[in-house]
Amino acid sequence: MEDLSDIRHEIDDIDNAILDLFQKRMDCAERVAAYKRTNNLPVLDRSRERAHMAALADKAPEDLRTYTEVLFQLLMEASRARQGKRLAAEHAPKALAAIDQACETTADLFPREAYVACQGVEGAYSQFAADRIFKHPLISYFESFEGVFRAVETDFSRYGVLPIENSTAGSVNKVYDLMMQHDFHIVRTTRVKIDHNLLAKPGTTVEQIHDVYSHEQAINQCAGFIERMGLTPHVVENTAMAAKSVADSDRTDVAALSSRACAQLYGLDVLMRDVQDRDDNYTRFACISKQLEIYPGADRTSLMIVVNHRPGTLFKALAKFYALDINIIKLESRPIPGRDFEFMFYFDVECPVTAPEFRTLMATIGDACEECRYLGSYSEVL
Ligand SMILES: C=C(O[C@@H]1C=C(C(=O)O)C=C[C@H]1O)C(=O)O
Repeated sequence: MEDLSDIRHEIDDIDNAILDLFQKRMDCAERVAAYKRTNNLPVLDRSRERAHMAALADKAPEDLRTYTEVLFQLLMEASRARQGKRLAAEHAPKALAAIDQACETTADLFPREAYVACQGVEGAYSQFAADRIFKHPLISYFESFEGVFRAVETDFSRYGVLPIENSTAGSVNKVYDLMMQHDFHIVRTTRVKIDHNLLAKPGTTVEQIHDVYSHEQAINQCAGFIERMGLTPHVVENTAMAAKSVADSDRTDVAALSSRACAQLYGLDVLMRDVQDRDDNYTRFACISKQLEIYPGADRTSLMIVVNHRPGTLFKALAKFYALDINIIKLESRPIPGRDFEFMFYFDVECPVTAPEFRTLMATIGDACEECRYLGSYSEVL
């Protein structure tokens, strides 16, 4: 039997040789970058990469072919990232120019007062979020999320506030799907702690309740409670509308899952408090605008990416973030309507908009995907 430490010594020697060669390869990449700068060429040369990769895969033993491709994919990614750093400024794409301009023209302070579109009615959680983002939001309510997107697109409201994800129930799919169909930018996000309560008309007892109304997400966040109590859930547009409809109803066997603020607002009693299945229940909201506005301190960026339907394409996009040491905070995928199981990937990444790696990312992300849409850079307020 071979000795383990002997084999590991051998691995150490091989890795040292690889490291030496890796440095040499990266030096070559620098020289290629200098050539490209002089000759005004882009970093990515797809046909060279394809031909080179095919030649390498051909030389590799059959059982190592996939590993070989993964290894060289990463090496090329690193070499492009290093070149991108040098060439980012020269080959600044449209998105970077727009980002620079937005950074220059956006006010230093986020507005305290503004016209804001929210979905729902008075008392909706979107209202709490709007109150947190702006000191004095002048809120218009819309029945649907689509109404909020349209209000912003048509300049009816300068901003819109939309729920995007919940820590218990996950992403708000409808909002992500609408993002594909509308033009907008993200200028801020916030997190609101959500406590759901069982609200009913004054004088009603818990025992009388059979049917419970709320938003789909709230129903999901209280699924255990609903089952334990033997209640029948009914989905309505949002939690505040649920409270309003219970208040307007003649029935005495209905209740709403909603906020305590809504109990006050609609004259309902709180029959049970904090009935959500988890106590650490938060919802993240995004504040959207029509114009790109980037306020000082923006350290998060949202991107929508479409990659080809081939093995390794998402990996290539992910490798780009990895090579630049950029942390991905969220990755969501949604099917693209009308395209056979093709997906749109939403990325939230953590990187100050002023960091050089952000510029490199924006200058080169287009090389790793079929389509890339920049949604904005912003900070999250707590
Ligand atoms: C190094 C180059 O730049 C890029 C990186 C490559 C690599 O690391 O092998 C190949 C092609 C280019 O996309 C080059 O053009 O040769």
